[in-house]
Amino acid sequence: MTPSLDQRFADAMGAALGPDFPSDIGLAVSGGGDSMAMLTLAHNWTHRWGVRLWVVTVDHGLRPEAAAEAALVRDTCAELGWPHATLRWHWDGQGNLMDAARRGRLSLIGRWRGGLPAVLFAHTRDDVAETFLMRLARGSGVDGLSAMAPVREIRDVAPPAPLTEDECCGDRPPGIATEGFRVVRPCLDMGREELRHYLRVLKGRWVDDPSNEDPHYDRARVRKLLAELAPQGLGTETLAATAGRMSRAREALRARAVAAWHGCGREGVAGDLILERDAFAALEADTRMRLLAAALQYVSSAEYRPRAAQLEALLDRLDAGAGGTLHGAELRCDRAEIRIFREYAAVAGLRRAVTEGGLWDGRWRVSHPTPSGLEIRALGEDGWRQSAERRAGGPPHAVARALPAIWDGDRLVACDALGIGPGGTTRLCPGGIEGQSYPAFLLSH
Ligand SMILES: Nc1ncnc2c1ncn2[C@@H]1O[C@H](COP(=O)(O)OP(=O)(O)OP(=O)(O)O)[C@@H](O)[C@H]1O
Repeated sequence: MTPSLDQRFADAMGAALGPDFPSDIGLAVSGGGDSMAMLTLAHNWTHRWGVRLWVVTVDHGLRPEAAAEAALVRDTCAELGWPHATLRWHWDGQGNLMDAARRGRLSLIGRWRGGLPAVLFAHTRDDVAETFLMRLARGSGVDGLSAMAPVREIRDVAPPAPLTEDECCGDRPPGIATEGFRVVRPCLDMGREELRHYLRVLKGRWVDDPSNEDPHYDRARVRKLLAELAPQGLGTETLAATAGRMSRAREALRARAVAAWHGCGREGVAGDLILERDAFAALEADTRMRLLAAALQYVSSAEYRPRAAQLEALLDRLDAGAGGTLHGAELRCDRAEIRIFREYAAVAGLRRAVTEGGLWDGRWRVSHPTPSGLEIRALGEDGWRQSAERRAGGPPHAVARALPAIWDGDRLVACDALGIGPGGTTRLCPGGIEGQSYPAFLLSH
């Protein structure tokens, strides 16, 4: 017999958060059927665990009904006895609207969360199947076709800016944001229809968002297509199960790439990476692509992978012994090795006031209290010249130029990698994670 939804929810929470539940958990609830069902499931589950829920709704200001939907969530929370906040998002008109709304939502929730370690989202099996079909249409491979993970770590690259009065109306969780938080998706193995049925039985309320049916949006068209494909055997469960198999294949390929890295690469002294050319050339195609894509993301802190066609062209150049630049990274070959490091042009204009704990270029954290009025920016040609007499080893010129240095106006004060200054002014935090090694990065990218 299939376990009840309540039991499946409890199991998913246990798998995501381990045996020690945090005392307070966030819930992203839009007012739609999936997240209203998640709210009810979470409410019933708290009786067992004594966890306090903090509910949040984002009003994207895109549809007139959105305010009423947020009010429905607020009123339901008031009945259930949970605090609730409505956050307001304003589109700056840049990029794809749906994409911008998703990112904006996550960023607002990240700023609202206070000290909450986890926020639940109600992505379902149907979302997994729809994403799978959309990626298939783009010609994605194993990685793109993989199901979304039940837990995703979100790292703060800078301390989150507090929400303004205009952005937040309602209750805010206590505590101070630390390193980041977890997006948890406890409904991934539940169907949309199943969740609505659960709500109907419990006489719960929800609102159907009309844009889910609006053919202007990719996702709405894919939903319709899925309904047409189901009778041919291409139903939600089948596609979601294949996406799950793809995730397992991706994990295996990542593990293989890490093993290959140990046989052909090493980390440089300044966040750069070095590959032995012959050993790298002998690897199989998927592993080479994976190592290279992750290496470019690792040195440039880029959120996304470079495109496959660009990577293939770069691999051809590397095989011919030529270097190049891609994705904010530079690659140089000598007879034996390929060195991958941050492209100077990408950071040349990056200047920040020095604040302890602040992140520069997404991967260097200022770790030394310094007098005020100093600036952190790339070493550049000027810093390389100024350090000529004082350099105590360190990486070559091409790598050093893009490293963080502390400046007092035009005077170079410190650059750790070159042994200039008091030492320990900046430490490497790839992807915002303290001490993350390249193999660890590779396993998650
Ligand atoms: N405006 C919003 N405010 C708060 N959370 C949201 C909002 N929109 C989406 N979410 C969260 O992200 C999840 C996935 O978003 P998506 O737009 O794919 O939802 P959906 O499948 O339409 O779900 P729902 O029926 O809950 O709206 C939602 O289930 C919810 O947890």
